[in-house]
Amino acid sequence: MLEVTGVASGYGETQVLHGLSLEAWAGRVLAILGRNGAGKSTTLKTIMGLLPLKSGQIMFDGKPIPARPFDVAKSGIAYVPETRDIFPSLSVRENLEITERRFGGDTPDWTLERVLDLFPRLGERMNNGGTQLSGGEQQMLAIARALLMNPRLLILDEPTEGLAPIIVKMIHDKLQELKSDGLSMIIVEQNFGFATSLADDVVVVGKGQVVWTGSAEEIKCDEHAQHTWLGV
Ligand SMILES: Nc1ncnc2c1ncn2[C@@H]1O[C@H](COP(=O)(O)OP(=O)(O)OP(=O)(O)O)[C@@H](O)[C@H]1O
Repeated sequence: MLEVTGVASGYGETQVLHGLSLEAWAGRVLAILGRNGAGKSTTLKTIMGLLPLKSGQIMFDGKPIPARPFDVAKSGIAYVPETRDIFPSLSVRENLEITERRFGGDTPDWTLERVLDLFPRLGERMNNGGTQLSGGEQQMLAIARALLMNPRLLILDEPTEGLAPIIVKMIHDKLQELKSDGLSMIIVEQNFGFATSLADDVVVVGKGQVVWTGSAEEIKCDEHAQHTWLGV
């Protein structure tokens, strides 16, 4: 469904990705792993059109991906950044309603009611401002907002970062539920156990290139790859 081929990208003069290639398949979860600074977030930002593609190509469902972030989102890819980027001055309700209005369409898969069914905790916090939420609640809101974009592919950058173990488990179960519903996902994650228990497929990024590709089961058994590329 998403084919990234020979991508070079970076920040201004600084090139970070050096011919990176990977593939994400419909109905499956791909985990992108790698050490700090390997280029995982840069890969996601390039897919989303937040960084310019210097060379290579990115195809989504057989077509070149649009260049602008809003058009990428409209094409069916929702992105939950590491920073979560919820609007701090708006309430939970406003954060959700803005996205629902922008992306809802006539017969959306995801409605306000459905995201609140998935995250009942948000229903209790509807009138709270974005900054009054705990880290876990902010992550739930960021995921709920992404779902209201009715994506065919959901991309998450470090969804467990900074969260308490009990919240990590809850987020895991919710993502597992989405996976069981058939939603395709790409997850960048430092938490090896979290990533490999959700993912079907794994790529490991090292110095701006893919250095290992295989299944989640394979990397769980491959101590050499874990040690060499992840420092596990
Ligand atoms: N805004 C920026 N300007 C310049 N260089 C950057 C910027 N953001 C990241 N980099 C550099 O790009 C490289 C890759 O960063 P990236 O955030 O993609 O790594 P990562 O694999 O996601 O790791 P992490 O888990 O630390 O986020 C690093 O060397 C980093 O210093």
